[in-house]
Amino acid sequence: MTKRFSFDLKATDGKARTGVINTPRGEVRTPAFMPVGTAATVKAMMPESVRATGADILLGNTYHLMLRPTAERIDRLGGLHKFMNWERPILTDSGGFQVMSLAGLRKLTEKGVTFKSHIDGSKHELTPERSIEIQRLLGSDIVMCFDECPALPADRERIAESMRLSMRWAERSREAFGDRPGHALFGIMQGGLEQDLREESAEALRKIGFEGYAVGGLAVGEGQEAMFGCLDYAPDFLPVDKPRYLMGVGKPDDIVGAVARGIDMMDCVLPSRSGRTGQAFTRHGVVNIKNARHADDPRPLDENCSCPACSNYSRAYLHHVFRSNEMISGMLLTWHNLHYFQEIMQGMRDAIAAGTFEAWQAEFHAQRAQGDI
Ligand SMILES: CCNc1nc2cc3[nH]c(NC)nc3cc2c(=O)[nH]1
Repeated sequence: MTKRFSFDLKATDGKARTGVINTPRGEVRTPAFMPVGTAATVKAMMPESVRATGADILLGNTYHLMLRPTAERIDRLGGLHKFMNWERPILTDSGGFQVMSLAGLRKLTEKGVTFKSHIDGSKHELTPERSIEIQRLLGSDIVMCFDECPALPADRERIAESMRLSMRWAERSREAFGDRPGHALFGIMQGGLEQDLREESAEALRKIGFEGYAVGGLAVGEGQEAMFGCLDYAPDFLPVDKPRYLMGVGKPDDIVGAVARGIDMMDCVLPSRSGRTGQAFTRHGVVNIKNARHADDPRPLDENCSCPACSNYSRAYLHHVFRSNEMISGMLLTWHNLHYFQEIMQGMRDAIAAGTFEAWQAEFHAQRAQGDI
């Protein structure tokens, strides 16, 4: 890995930014949406199909991969890129968030978290040091600090305590990461919806110094208004010349609103997970393809979409394969949703570069106002 990791800011329009993250495994155009490849696969998608949707980077989950097949086995087999046949950049999360939402019998101390696997009940421990080691074994291009994301609602004292623990863990994560040219370690800002705690967290992270910064602790049930309220100030506490990554977001209008507030990268299971349940995101709104009204509809899902589902199949067909639980159902709708999410990202990148982001946003919202689709 001789080439460096760097971020080139190309243009801004208001608080929105567009640029390129340069990595030895390829470029990531920002604003970027990262499909989630939880257990070394973006469910229902071949890697080449994920690329065909326009994705430059995907996300892998430390929690899942450490349990099965284990990071050591993936390392022995040549790393996650080779293992899952995705040679472009991969960002891995650090596992803490999923331990709290998936694992059993969790015990959190200053050292880290011990827990029981949701798969076979075996006991495991995650610390900043172990999380960074797992992500190194996976061969991740962008590594995330090990942090704690407090469940909301939580009182201010709990939020402050949790944030300060995460800042101590950020220090240990940086220490454990060492010197890995071409690879990046991202810090994660915490602080709930408290502006002063968010600023304290950002200052702590800047002092340590990271190649990128995530805004954590959001999209955990606070709702879009509160999330946007926090995003109206939180990104401004972060270095302007480094990528800003909002974790776990989101619906199309969440994504647009986050980019308008200065966010450069996002990830969310929504397009893939909902694609498997028959929920299609289109420029005119959401279509539940299992609804009986589609049974005889010869039209495509979205006549303006160029994805395989919209180019070659009718709503009636999609309705049929979902109703009969055929594997192709999840494949086609996941592909469509990921294609549509990447189309939104490309539209924003072009609009910000052209200085027309305001108009693009107006059109984006106007299209969605239409009635039944
Ligand atoms: C990298 C692991 N750490 C970490 N992951 C997160 C994942 C999230 N996913 C969502 N909504 C779906 N909010 C999140 C917050 C965090 C967060 O604060 N920290």
